[in-house]
Amino acid sequence: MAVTLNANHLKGFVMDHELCGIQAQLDAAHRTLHEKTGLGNDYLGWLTLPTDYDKEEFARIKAAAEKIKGDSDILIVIGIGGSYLGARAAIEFLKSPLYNNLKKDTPDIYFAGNSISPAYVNDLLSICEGKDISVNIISKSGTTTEPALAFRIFRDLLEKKYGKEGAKGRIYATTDKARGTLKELSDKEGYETFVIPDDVGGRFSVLTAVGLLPIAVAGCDIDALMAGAKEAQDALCDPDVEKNDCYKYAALRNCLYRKGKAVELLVTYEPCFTMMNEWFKQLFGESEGKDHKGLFPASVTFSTDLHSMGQFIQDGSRVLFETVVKFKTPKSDLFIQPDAANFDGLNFLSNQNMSVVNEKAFEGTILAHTEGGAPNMVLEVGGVNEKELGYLIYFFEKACAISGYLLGVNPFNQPGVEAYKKNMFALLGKPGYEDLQGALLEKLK
Ligand SMILES: O=P(O)(O)OC[C@H]1O[C@H](O)[C@H](O)[C@@H](O)[C@@H]1O
Repeated sequence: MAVTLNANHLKGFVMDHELCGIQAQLDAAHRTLHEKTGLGNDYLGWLTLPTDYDKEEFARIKAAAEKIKGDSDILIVIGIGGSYLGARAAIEFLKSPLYNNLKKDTPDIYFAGNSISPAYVNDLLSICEGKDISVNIISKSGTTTEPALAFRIFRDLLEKKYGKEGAKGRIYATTDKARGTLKELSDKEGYETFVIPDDVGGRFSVLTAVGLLPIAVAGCDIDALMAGAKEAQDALCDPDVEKNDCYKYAALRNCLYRKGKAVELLVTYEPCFTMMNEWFKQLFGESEGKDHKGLFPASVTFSTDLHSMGQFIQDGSRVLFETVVKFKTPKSDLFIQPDAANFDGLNFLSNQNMSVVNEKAFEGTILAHTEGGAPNMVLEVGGVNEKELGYLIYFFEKACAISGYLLGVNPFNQPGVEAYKKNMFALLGKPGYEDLQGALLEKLK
């Protein structure tokens, strides 16, 4: 099994009979999901994506990735939320958070359209000077403000640099198959397009063209990624909590939530996983956080954050539990040499691999935190590679859907996200929002 749940450190926090107690609800959540009878059942395409994905498009994704590798120094990936986090997370995890600075024969990849910061865009524009560029604009709705605005800027850059015809061969649009401004524009301009299936929501879309094209451009093996996800699809179907670690994870986090642990901290000891933490936060946060319910998903990277958030986790409000994602085999290792003078007194660390030190930090921390009243569980992952990542992505997606149904919410919508957008549009004077604008300006006085 690619992801194994170790619940040994939950002793004293969750009793064995609690898992038996929640089994009936788990059975119901499982049926609701697989029989497609629950809230949001229009958005279950991700459930069978690892076997059902469009093979013809998959081949086009690979071909486009090869073209981009051949003709571009830089790929700008424009998107936000589910149209951004998965690709970045996978690339940082599989390659490195320092990917752009590595010696490599694949293009640098920069992400844009995930904020409204002019300084960020200016920096990126200056990085692009004198370089050959391609752009992958990703937006399911095709109308999200942040990516649309960034696309306007980078499309203009490409058209000025290569002419309209040249730009056409360097712009790839990943969007809805039929609807939205982006689809219309792409058809009009003749951009190559990739589809985000109707029944796959943004935060569940990393294994569609949304994630696959940028991930392939970075030189990652997308066949292995899909194969790992398929393994999870096949393996995680038994509703028995004792036979399905994905469901056990969903059940345990729900048990903890019901006893007042309202914050889940996803913990990693690998900086390359930090963006996966961000992906996880959108997945669970947008899926569960509604109807005034839900666990608040947070994250930390250790040991970095042990020096900033460690105090709170050890000793602050007892509202949180930790889920540690732990890799059995590190991506690479480093032997610590002894030093004859031993001025720094660090010879006790020497003559061993650095991963051993990281491992002891993990063991010491889990003992300290559980002792301090923060429950911990560990998701053990084999290693850092495409197959394990595919499995882990599917594991989290399914755990998230089951968690949502256990909580009694629709895990596949995000109505709350519209509130800020409405206000922002009104304040910016978007046509149609005139009435609201007056009311808001009054409140801002
Ligand atoms: O892909 P898009 O339609 O541009 O959406 C991008 C993101 O923005 C929205 O506001 C939603 O909250 C997210 O669920 C979505 O992933």
